[in-house]
Amino acid sequence: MRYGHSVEAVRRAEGALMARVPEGALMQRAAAGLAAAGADLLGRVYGARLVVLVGSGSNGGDALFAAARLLRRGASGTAVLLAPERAHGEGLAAFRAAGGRVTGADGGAGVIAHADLVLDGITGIGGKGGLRPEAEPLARAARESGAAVVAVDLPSGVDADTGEVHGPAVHADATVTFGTYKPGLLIDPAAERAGALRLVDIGLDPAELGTPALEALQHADVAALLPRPTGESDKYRRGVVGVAAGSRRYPGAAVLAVSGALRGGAGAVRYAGPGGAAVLARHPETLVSTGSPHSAGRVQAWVVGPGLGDTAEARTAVDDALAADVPVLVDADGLRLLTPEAVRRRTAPTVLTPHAGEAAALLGRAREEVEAGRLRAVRELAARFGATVLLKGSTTLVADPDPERPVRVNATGIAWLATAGSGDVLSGLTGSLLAAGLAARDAASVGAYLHGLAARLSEVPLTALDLADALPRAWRNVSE
Ligand SMILES: NC(=O)C1=CN([C@@H]2O[C@H](COP(=O)(O)OP(=O)(O)OC[C@H]3O[C@@H](n4cnc5c(N)ncnc54)[C@H](OP(=O)(O)O)[C@@H]3O)[C@@H](O)[C@H]2O)[C@@H](O)CC1
Ligand SMILES: Nc1ncnc2c1ncn2[C@@H]1O[C@H](COP(=O)(O)OP(=O)(O)O)[C@@H](O)[C@H]1O
Ligand SMILES: [K+]
Repeated sequence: MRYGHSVEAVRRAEGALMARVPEGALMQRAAAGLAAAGADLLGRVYGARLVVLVGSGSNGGDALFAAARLLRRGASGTAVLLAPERAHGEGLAAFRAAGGRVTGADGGAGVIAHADLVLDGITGIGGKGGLRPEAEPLARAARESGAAVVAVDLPSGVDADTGEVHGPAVHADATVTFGTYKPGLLIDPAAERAGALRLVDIGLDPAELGTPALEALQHADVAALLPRPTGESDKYRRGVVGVAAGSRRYPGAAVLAVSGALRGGAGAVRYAGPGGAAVLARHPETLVSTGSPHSAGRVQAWVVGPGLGDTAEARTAVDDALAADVPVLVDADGLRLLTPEAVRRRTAPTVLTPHAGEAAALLGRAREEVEAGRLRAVRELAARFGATVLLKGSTTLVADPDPERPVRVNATGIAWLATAGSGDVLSGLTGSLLAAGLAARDAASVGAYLHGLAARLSEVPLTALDLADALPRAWRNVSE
């Protein structure tokens, strides 16, 4: 598992650790890790040209000490001081002693244009708001220079706790972060500014860090959660998933949701609705009925919503599924048709899977607001509906109705997933995992993980059906 901790937790753990180690030791650990990452990126340190963007806090200190280490290995470097009177004193002294030159913000863009490596030490976890006006042209010059840009702890200008970006921010190729990941490194739009992530252990005690704000499943976590048939299994014990999706107008959604469901680990898939002929043509193994979920027979979980349209029939399908005392996943049209009270009064788990537009409609806000504040939106939806919410996007978030539990983030997806019907495959897949017995939050986060990984293992440009066909490869990849 990869964990993200809040700034408050990091400060607490750092404070406790600082009391036990000699002064300056943590910054030296951070600087050593940062210098090593810089050297790896450069390939050859000797002769490389460095620029260090230095703000007024310890983030600039880390950058200066790291640069001093690289200068001692034969690099040359210039520090651009954004607040010359407040730059980290010892760091600056070490940098000068190693032969570093110093300039003010005005001289920055000129040196950046010839740099091989830019270290962004403007702000770390102490930063507030976007970059200030004097820093913005430097961030732009770094981005345009062709130099490798390495953010120190965080890309300056992003919100460490939320992943929000309020104004201009550094756009890094890589971020070297200290002690633990910060939520902003894992959630878009900030995550997209961070580039490749590297964590440097500075000795923080996990017990002092406490419960993370965020967690991201890794291969081993997913492998441990995947349902696997045993000698005792039969198709019913493995779980039956019901799919109420598609309509006469959109039969394809029924096929896609069933494709995902068949690849999700349940023992059988029941389809209920008007798309049965299309489903059977593609998936003869499906148990098809034409009525609503109520009359479809027993299932261990329902998926309702993709391509339902907004007819009376569609509304009945949603009401029926929500009335069933089994886990229910609601997606797409189902999200528009649901009655909030019907979700809130359920006792079995509910999973809502909106994209940003659907989340905005459920919250009564603008889509842009949800996209800019994804963590806040997913938490608020989970609390309002008493449901597990999977918010789709370039990084997918899964929040539990219990606010004490860390939000899960998934980053396996790739932009090729933005193709019609890929969400339908995700609903079927996640519903199948629910039917197989996974807890709602596990089903949603494992579903998102496999879905993204399947896209990575597909030929591109991919179609939604390619994605369903690649799910066994994702499954195998995780299990190996
Ligand atoms: N603690 C530790 O043990 C360790 C900490 N470590 C490192 O320290 C970092 C935290 O250091 P920090 O607390 O000094 O804050 P930091 O992120 O450098 O920035 C705050 C300064 O920036 C300013 N400022 C604020 N917003 C701004 C903006 N938008 N644009 C421009 N300036 C802005 C604000 O000053 P202001 O002008 O607002 O008075 C303030 O002075 C952490 O991320 C890690 O890298 C490591 O060495 C490991 C050990
Ligand atoms: N830029 C992106 N990077 C990674 N994944 C993405 C991106 N855009 C969309 N996705 C993923 O693609 C899927 C699209 O689902 P959805 O919006 O419901 O589409 P549809 O309704 O066409 O099926 C979601 O799983 C989402 O997380
Ligand atoms: K930084």
